[in-house]
Amino acid sequence: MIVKFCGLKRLDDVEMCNKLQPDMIGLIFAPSPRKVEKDLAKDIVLAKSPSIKSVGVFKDQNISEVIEIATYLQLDFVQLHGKEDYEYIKHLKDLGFRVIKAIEVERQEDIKRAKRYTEIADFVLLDRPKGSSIDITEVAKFADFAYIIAGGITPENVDKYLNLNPVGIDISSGIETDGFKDFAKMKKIIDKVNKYKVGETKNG
Ligand SMILES: O=C(O)c1ccccc1NCC(=O)[C@H](O)[C@H](O)COP(=O)(O)O
Repeated sequence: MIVKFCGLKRLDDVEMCNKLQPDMIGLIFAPSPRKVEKDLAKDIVLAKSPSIKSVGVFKDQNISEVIEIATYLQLDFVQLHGKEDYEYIKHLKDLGFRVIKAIEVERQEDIKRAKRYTEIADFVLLDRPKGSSIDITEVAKFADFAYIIAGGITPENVDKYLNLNPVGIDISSGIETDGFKDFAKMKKIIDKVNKYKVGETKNG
């Protein structure tokens, strides 16, 4: 089970992650209150434990900007949240970048569209549209392929997402208090995932 904590914007955030050891951390380069400048992002990447993978999050940006930032920061993955098509992703893959393609899903038909990206992306991430309050687990349950799930995950409801048996979970606002990453909330997620993993092993 991959755990990704997204939207880090302070060196304090990465120190908390080094203690908790999520599998991935996400840095946002798309327009967002969580957007980080390249130089701060560099400091965060340099400060992270080597075991944690770095992910740059982009949305409909010029591909040359994605390549420039990913190369400068030596990012482990780029995560694409916009209308980036097959050719865009193929170009990044041909250059050696690993890609997480995020697809906003609201209804069962969107799952079909998301599945097509499993052919080219390293991971498909099912997310709910920003501002939506749908229960994405009710849509993701129709997916018959490996996916990371995001959208509304909190320490209180994470079990519902884990029960879908995704390859990973991605959390941003649910591990924040007043707009900043919160160690106690992040720890609750890690503890619940560890418990889930123990249950998985016991049940074969
Ligand atoms: O977080 C943003 O502001 C953002 C802006 C533009 C593109 C992607 C963005 N976020 C990606 C993520 O943080 C997560 O992949 C996902 O949407 C989870 O969000 P949340 O429901 O807050 O856990």
